[in-house]
Amino acid sequence: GLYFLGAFRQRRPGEPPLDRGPIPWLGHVLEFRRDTAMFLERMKRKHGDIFTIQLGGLYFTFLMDPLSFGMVVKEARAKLDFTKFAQQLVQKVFGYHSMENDHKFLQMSSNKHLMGDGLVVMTQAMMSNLQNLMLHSVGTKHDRNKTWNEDGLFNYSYNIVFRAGYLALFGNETPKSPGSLEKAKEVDREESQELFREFRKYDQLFPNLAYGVLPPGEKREAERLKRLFWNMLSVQKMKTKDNISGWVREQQQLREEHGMEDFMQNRYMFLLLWASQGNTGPAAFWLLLYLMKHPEAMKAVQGEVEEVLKETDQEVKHGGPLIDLTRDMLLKTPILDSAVEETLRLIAAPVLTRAVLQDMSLRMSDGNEYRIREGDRVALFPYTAVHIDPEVHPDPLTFKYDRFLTPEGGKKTDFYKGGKKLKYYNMPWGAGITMCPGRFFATNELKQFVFLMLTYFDFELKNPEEKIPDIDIKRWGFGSMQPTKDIQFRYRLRF
Ligand code: HEM
Repeated sequence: GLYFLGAFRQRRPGEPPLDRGPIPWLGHVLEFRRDTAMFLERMKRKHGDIFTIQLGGLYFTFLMDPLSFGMVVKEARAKLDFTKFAQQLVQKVFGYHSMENDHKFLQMSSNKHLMGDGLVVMTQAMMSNLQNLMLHSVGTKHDRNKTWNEDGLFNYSYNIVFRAGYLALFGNETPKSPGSLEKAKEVDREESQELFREFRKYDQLFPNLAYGVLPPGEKREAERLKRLFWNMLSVQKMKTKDNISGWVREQQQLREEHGMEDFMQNRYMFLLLWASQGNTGPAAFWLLLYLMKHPEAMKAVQGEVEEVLKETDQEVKHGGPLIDLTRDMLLKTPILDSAVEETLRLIAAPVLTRAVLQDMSLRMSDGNEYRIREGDRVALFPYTAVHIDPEVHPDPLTFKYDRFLTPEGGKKTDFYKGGKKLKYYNMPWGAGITMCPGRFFATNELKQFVFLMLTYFDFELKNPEEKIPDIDIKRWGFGSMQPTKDIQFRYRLRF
């Protein structure tokens, strides 16, 4: 029994340092879960840039040298595969059973609809939904309301970006008659609000659900929520909507054509909702908060926003038209781009995992080669390995809005370690074949949100002295981090 629990595994010649951890089979899983970043930092100090640890019966080899990341990211799928791991996770968390070509369909429709020309359409959809949600709560141009509104900044940012993103991707309520557009917009607001409320409950259960350690009561709640989302996002409901994005529609159609049953398609819809809405809202919160806490950054971004509006002859005034913020305009904001990238460096912390399909060797940038066993996992945690490495990003825990700007004002891509230029210097989107296919859309969403906040509202922290909240360490490894607590702010229309 102990043999199969991995208790007798020994390091073989040519293999990375092995650290089985204090508990048979579980290995290091408790410390890993408690604070992944701190644990991996400790392992790195103890073993160096590569080591193998036991986590819940599996052996993971972590690679901490960003100069060697290419070996993992570009390795052939015959040796390092992501599908097995991803399929198990989506089955556990979303109840979805993958089909053949799943990933190919996802990539195909993402390339078509979330990038290039497709993004022009998505930008417009996002724009009109953002304006519907952001301007409604404070009164419309006909109903002037310049009193301050108060909210938690995390709640507000997540709420608006989640709901607008959901409506842009999954479609709007179809107006019952040509004159009932306002009524349809109201339904959109109510329905998306309800979805967000339930989503946040699932969101909070998610880390423990993914690790398979939910207590029975919470497990039942997760089951209830899953069924609720399958129902709320069902393909039958979807087919009654207007403006469904090509991304969602095409993926649904492909599955239908390949004979997937409706109930399984519904589950896939929930997976798409999760992947598309779980990260951008929290990132929007951090971006806005960092700007509010760094007046020089806020001023630089505000200047850029005003310049872009002026170039397109748009002015926001009381009773005037809403602004039309296009994809083209969003391509002219290098300072905001840098602020977004800097925010993601500080708060996006995925673990990238691959299954080892056959015995293989990994050659590191220093020339050393290590043997890796079939059945193990290889993993990267770029946050510790590169995002907060002071050699790559000096003063790494400080937000510097211009960190990713060249002196000429362009995008900076030169970052070094050990005198060598790094290809992987910031990895909020992961890398290689599983790299986030929504990254261009997500970046756009963040920029649109900040752009509209700066254009339409005055806003400030309720207590300007309040410190930036800590990161909730329970969520390391899943993408965008969330704060341990919210921070109150107030906002009002500027015009
Ligand atoms: C700030 C926002 C976002 C962050 C930080 C983020 C980050 C990530 C990361 C780290 C991965 C996994 C990469 C890997 O395992 O190598 C991922 C996967 C994914 N993301 Fe995003 N994402 C964001 C927004 C979005 C949006 C807006 C969409 C869709 C509209 C999206 C769709 C997806 C999908 C479908 C996958 C799975 C990809 C696959 O299996 O190949 N993401 N994202």
